[in-house]
Amino acid sequence: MIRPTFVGAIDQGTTSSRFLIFNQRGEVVALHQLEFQQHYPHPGWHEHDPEELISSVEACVDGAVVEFEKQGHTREQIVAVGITNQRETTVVWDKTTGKALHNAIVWTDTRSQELVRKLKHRIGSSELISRCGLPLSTYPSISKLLWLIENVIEVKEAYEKGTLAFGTVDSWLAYKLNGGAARNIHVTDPSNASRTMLMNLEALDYDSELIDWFRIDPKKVTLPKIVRSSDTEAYGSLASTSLKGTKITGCLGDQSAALVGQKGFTAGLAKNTYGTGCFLLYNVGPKPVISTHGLLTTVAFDFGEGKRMYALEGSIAVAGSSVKFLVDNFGFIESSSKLSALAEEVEDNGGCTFVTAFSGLFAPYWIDDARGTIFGITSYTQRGHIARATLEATCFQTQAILRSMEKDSGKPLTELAVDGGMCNSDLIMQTQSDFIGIPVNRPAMRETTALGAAIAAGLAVGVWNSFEDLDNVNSEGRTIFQPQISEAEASKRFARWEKAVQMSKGWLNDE
Ligand SMILES: Nc1ncnc2c1ncn2[C@@H]1O[C@H](COP(=O)(O)OP(=O)(O)O)[C@@H](O)[C@H]1O
Ligand SMILES: O=P(O)(O)OC[C@H](O)CO
Repeated sequence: MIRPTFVGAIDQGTTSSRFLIFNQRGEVVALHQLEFQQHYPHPGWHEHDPEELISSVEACVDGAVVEFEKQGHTREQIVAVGITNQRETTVVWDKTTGKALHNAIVWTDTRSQELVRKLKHRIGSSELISRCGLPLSTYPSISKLLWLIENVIEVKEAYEKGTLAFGTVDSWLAYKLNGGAARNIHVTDPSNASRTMLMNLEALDYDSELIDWFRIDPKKVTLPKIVRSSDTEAYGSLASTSLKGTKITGCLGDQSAALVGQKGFTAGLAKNTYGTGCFLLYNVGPKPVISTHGLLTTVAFDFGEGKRMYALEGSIAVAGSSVKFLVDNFGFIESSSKLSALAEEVEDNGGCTFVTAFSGLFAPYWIDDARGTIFGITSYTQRGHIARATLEATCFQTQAILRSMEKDSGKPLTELAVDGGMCNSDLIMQTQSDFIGIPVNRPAMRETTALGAAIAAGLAVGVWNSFEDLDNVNSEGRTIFQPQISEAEASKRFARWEKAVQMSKGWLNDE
């Protein structure tokens, strides 16, 4: 009897790690998920313990394999593993010892604000985007790496000695899960490398002019080798866990993975993922398109010749994290899933607009000096109004991003595919459809990010041989939310939001 094959996916997100096992139909047969600790040592700082990222992933692999074997399968049926990860988050380690030299600086972290402000004055700063697709801000990995080299003695020493290794979370995971310094697998894929500001978008390799511009000495810091998102050799294999010996054959940044999981393989398709942050990726085809309206250009995926695509991206720094903020900091609700119920206690936002600029505002505004601000509070304001204003903030930013995307691409989107934690709320998805005036299409199987990593890994080893083989994957049971308010009403509400954004500017100007 031929036993079916399965693919594993490590999904290392901002708030939790997961391991999922998919069958060839793209169905989840086993899943294990663990939250890990968030460290906020100062206002605007956000760190993860790199060792905890690894141990949580290892525990998830073991947990899911136990569940898988309880169903009568054997671990040998898992033929490959893919990695997907929170992007930009920066890890530095000593390549001789394999030990991390500092906590990982998370993508949301704004400590490099002053450094970025100075860099913006350096000649050529406005031209960087045409090479790497990203504008200068605290968001890309480079600002975090420069801050670490300038401010952390151990990192500076390793840099001077030439033993410093840099990686985004995918590189760190591949390195450690392969056994660290012993095997020294130090790689990344173009979707992750395109978030550093050091990769040339066309060449899909490090750009010596960018490296020079940032005044990094490439002899003193080892950058991960950039390899395809799907590869049978480069990512090595798991050196520990119950899947010891299983090859890692796929790697994608989480937003690229979600695009792949939604099967956004061709130009013109888009998805929006409502996780900790919210990220809209629009496939623009095999050539990069540089935005002139506040969006980023990123590598969508690189599955080899003819299967390499770019995306325009609208990044929102705060989405699900604003919901978590109401839970953890204010105790408004006991869990995120209760947000909709609280918001439904009232009819509307009661005149409140919440600009959730906890890390400044990302796309399409790029306002570093804004911070979270609630406008319109009166004695009438209830917790339900704040709940509504909170969920609306993500929907308004998506609306702003779509307007920019239309201007950059010249084509209005006709439907938006969605996924991520916040999309579990019908109210949020209905609000989103109302604001953008097009249908919002939600899959029944919402683990699209992990599915994307599994697809990247499975394509490498022949679980699927082409995109066409994936036609029936994740296509059934989708829910469509249709707009229920007029365009005029949507525009009126959006104008209010834009006014609030303008008023939130400059809060940190005097610091
Ligand atoms: N029903 C819900 N309503 C609103 N927000 C939700 C709901 N369920 C989860 N979330 C939010 O989604 C986020 C988690 O989504 P997820 O896609 O797992 O994120 P990540 O990959 O960034 O860790 C959390 O910030 C949580 O607040
Ligand atoms: O953790 P998420 O899903 O919000 O994604 C994080 C992004 O990759 C940051 O760019």
